[in-house]
Amino acid sequence: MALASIGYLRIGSTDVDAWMSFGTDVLGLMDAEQSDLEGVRYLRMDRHPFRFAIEPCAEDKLLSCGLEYRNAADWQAACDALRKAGHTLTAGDATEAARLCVSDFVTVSDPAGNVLELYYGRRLDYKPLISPTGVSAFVTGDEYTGDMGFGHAVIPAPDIEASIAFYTELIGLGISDDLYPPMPEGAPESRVVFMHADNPRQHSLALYNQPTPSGVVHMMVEVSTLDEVGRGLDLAKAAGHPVIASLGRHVNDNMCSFYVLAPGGIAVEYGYDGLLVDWETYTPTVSTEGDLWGHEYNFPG
Ligand SMILES: Cc1ccc(O)c(O)c1CC[C@@H]1C(=O)CC[C@]2(C)C(=O)CC[C@@H]12
Ligand SMILES: [Fe+2]
Repeated sequence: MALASIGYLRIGSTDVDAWMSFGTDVLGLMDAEQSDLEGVRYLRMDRHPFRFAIEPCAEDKLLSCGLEYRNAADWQAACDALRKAGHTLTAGDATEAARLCVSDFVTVSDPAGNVLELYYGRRLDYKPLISPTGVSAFVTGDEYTGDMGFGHAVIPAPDIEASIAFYTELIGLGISDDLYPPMPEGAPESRVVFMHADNPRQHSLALYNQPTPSGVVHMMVEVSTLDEVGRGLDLAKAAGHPVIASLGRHVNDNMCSFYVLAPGGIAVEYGYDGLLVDWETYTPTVSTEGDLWGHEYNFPG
């Protein structure tokens, strides 16, 4: 059973209004203009009812990743494999499924404690996507590629071998690239394992071997043109959001991007030109460099 895509992220925020302003006025995402009693707000990129749910929370952290299966049979096969391997699955209740706009879902934790929501049957929304910053389209797939999910996320995996086994053997991802980045003298050896779902996006989920309290190293949003990336960079700077990596281009997925901190401190990569891969003929790579050029890191503090 292959995983189709990463459908959505649920993000806990200590200041939902600030996150929403960043999401709309810097990233150019569309406010779905739906809120429920708990004050959760939703951001759209395409026909999915939301790609990011911004939820009031005492901490700024990733709450869960929504993993999409193509149909009930694929979803059931993944659930069965997880149960057989001894993982505890919690059935999603109908009210929550309705809120997430899915037919059914289960919740499971990965070996690092990251929370996953496995679902199928998303209820789509056909209201036109109007980006407040004039992004022509977010790259989430089309009639040729199929749905490629919201973008990508890098999540912590201190026991990276256990996490690799979990995602490749039970969830249904494949390895795209295994990166051992050059590190400054004395820094702990880092490793990033990039994984793909059953769609052409070079990576949808990546594992980072260091603990990360916010539950997410960064999340990536892809736009259609270089000008949209450049305009996003101007907007981020003008609004005073810390730009933590300059413009650059990655080796493995060819993404040309910069990184900015969202309110609360979650890093967002904003890029274009991501590689589309034919997995039939692809050989997973092992990299020792992350960037072709640029991406000068400038971590605050
Ligand atoms: C190297 C790379 C390739 C493709 C990507 O989409 C991408 O985000 C990256 C960078 C991943 C990674 C990071 O997010 C946090 C800081 C990291 C661990 C480094 O110090 C090198 C690689 C970086
Ligand atoms: Fe990235």
